[in-house]
Amino acid sequence: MTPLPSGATAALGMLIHTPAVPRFPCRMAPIWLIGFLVLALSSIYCTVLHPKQEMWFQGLFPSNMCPANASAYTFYGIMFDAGSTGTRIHIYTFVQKNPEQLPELEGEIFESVKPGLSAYASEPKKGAETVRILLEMAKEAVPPSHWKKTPVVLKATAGLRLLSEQKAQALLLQGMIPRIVREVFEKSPFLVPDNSVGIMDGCYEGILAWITVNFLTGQLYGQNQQTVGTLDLGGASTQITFLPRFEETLEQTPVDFLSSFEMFNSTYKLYTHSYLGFGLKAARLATLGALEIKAVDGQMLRSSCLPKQLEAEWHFGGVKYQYGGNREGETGFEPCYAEVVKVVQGKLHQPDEIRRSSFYAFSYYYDRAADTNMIDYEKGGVLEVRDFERKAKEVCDNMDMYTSASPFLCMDLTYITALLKEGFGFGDNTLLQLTKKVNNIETSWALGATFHLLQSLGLTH
Ligand SMILES: O=c1[nH]cnc2c1ncn2[C@@H]1O[C@H](COP(=O)(O)OP(=O)(O)O)[C@@H](O)[C@H]1O
Ligand SMILES: [Ca+2]
Repeated sequence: MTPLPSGATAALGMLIHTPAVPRFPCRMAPIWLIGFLVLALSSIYCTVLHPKQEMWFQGLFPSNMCPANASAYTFYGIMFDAGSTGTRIHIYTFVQKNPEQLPELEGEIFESVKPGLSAYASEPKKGAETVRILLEMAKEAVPPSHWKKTPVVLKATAGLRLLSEQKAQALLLQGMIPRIVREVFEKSPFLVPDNSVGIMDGCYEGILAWITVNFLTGQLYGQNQQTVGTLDLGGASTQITFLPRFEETLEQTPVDFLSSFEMFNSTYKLYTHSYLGFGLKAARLATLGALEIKAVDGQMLRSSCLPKQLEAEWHFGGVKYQYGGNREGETGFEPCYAEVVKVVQGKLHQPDEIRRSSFYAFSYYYDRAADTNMIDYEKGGVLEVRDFERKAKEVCDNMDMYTSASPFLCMDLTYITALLKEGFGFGDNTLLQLTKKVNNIETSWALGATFHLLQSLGLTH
């Protein structure tokens, strides 16, 4: 193909990804025609429309290409989420239209790889290589002129906190993975702040995800703020966060479950807690009894939540587990629920108020609801807590029909049911808004963490 004129390349690159853009039906239009169209549209956009109106071609033009818009300033932030099951990169674009206003979030590029860094306990270099490959994407997404002022940070969550003691010593205390990942960052052209690689304290995970969801749903600014609570279910830990509405909630809550912070000129006192070991995969290990025995090698771990004839191996956090069904005993929802409920019963704080609120739920809540067609995979949906129980019964009592997806499906749905009902104390009819993205931005703590990062570097007001 003929190379495109340089000015048009970026615009056309974006044009390919913009669904509303009409495509030429058969043959490519001549280059001069494309060039002319780009110039015409950009001049209409810059002189007449921007920033008053949204048009289908608005996304084609970086805000700072218009001379009339010279004061608008585009900047970027790169956040790595090193979770227990995978590593993810979030590349955010912000536009500051004038110094008095808050910057606007223009978009996000997101990519993920599996497994997470904790699976590379014995080969940290390979782990760091996954980070390097993801960082290459950022070089494509951020213009070279912005590389030096674009910060890059990696925060590890529960996965690295849960590693067996010996491996955690090697990795964390001697700082193997953090050191090598930091080297990858230093070799990149991006801005590497102090403490650019670290482990995130569990309580921030909940607060930052709450900030993300409430920012994206428009609840952190303007009048009539009605914030929503958030539920995140990771592989190793789970978080619950909400803004208490009743004085009694504040009085009845242990102080270490309450956190105050200031954002966009308001102070919020949040109820938040991260339960380490209560993520979906950690709960599988707890249900199987794997956490109580010293050496799991060679031990067959059995459960009534698994298909009767199943015998298999599972690698998690650098450890190999052998697991299987109850060959001789019972299987199905009832015995499974009895097993799973022991993992949560009496172990979590139950704030009364949440029975009367609705929550946004994401990560594994979303994945398992989508896997079983309770919600649309792309759009998400609204469920009641009892819908998880209904689906768990259906799957566990007909295990042979569902095992092609995952042998753990019955156990996972039963755990989600038990966690919501017996763990947090939600009512059967509590509403859950299952959400993966809001306005095309991932619901994850990463955006909240990026706001915090940019603010601490003085890149925003
Ligand atoms: O930014 C995201 N977008 C989509 N899914 C995510 C994102 N962050 C986490 N998840 C989901 O969270 C679940 C795993 O959680 P994770 O690996 O973060 O465990 P952890 O929080 O216990 O360390 C998976 O279902 C994964 O798809
Ligand atoms: Ca997570």
